[in-house]
Amino acid sequence: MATSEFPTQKEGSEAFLQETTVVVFVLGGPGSGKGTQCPKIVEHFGFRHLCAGDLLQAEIDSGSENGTMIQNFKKEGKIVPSEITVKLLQQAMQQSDNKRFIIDGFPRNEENRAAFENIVRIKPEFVLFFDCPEEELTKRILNRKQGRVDDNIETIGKRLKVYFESTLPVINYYNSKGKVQKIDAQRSIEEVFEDVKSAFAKLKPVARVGINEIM
Ligand SMILES: Nc1ncnc2c1ncn2[C@@H]1O[C@H](COP(=O)(O)OP(=O)(O)OP(=O)(O)O)[C@@H](O)[C@H]1O
Ligand SMILES: Nc1ccn([C@H]2C[C@H](O)[C@@H](COP(=O)(O)O)O2)c(=O)n1
Ligand SMILES: [Mg+2]
Repeated sequence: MATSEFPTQKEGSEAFLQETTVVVFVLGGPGSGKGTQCPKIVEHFGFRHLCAGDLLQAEIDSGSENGTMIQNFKKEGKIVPSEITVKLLQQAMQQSDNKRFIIDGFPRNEENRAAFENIVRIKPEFVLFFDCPEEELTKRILNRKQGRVDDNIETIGKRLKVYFESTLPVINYYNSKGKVQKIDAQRSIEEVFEDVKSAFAKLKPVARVGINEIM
């Protein structure tokens, strides 16, 4: 970024930020291991982890005017309107010194995808897709025990329906563009991360530069 304390006009411009920002979307069914693998990516590759679900939860916790609405969407396993989620992601990206992001749990539907492309105007370098069978997803969520309002059998059914009907088409869209790195997520956390590392090793060098880039 800037060599001096203040960015030059060029460095502060939207076009410069769009050219220099690296985005990787992390998708997969509920419980597929996105939130487990992302901190490992941060540690090894120096990316900033933005979890859409966590940003929305922070809105609920802060008592914001949208909090109750977001909480109801979450309980019902529904996707929150994109303008809210994209605004939260955009703010977090703008406030970050690190311009290389893994965005976890986004885009969850076609509306999310289009809103990000239209508002943030950055295309992902690639999409990491944790592929995991439905029975394993359900088992993992029921064992998670983190007190989430949506980790119960009724909401899990709704979340899986939304995943198959709305998120898989987004993954298929990116697959048709040759951007999906599919990972078999029904293995140990360590085995899954070996494949994650291979996916990131394919990034072009400028996007890969990280403080802890040790393979
Ligand atoms: N490879 C794995 N093998 C077994 N259990 C796993 C594996 N990866 C994650 N888990 C466990 O499964 C549960 C769900 O994982 P995690 O929270 O990372 O999923 P997620 O994709 O972020 O889900 P969500 O979309 O609901 O946020 C956690 O309890 C986690 O410890
Ligand atoms: N793009 C997104 C991401 C998340 N949400 C809401 C709905 C989810 O059930 C909840 C939790 O997300 P998770 O932690 O499971 O990734 O947050 C959304 O509406 N839109
Ligand atoms: Mg998660």
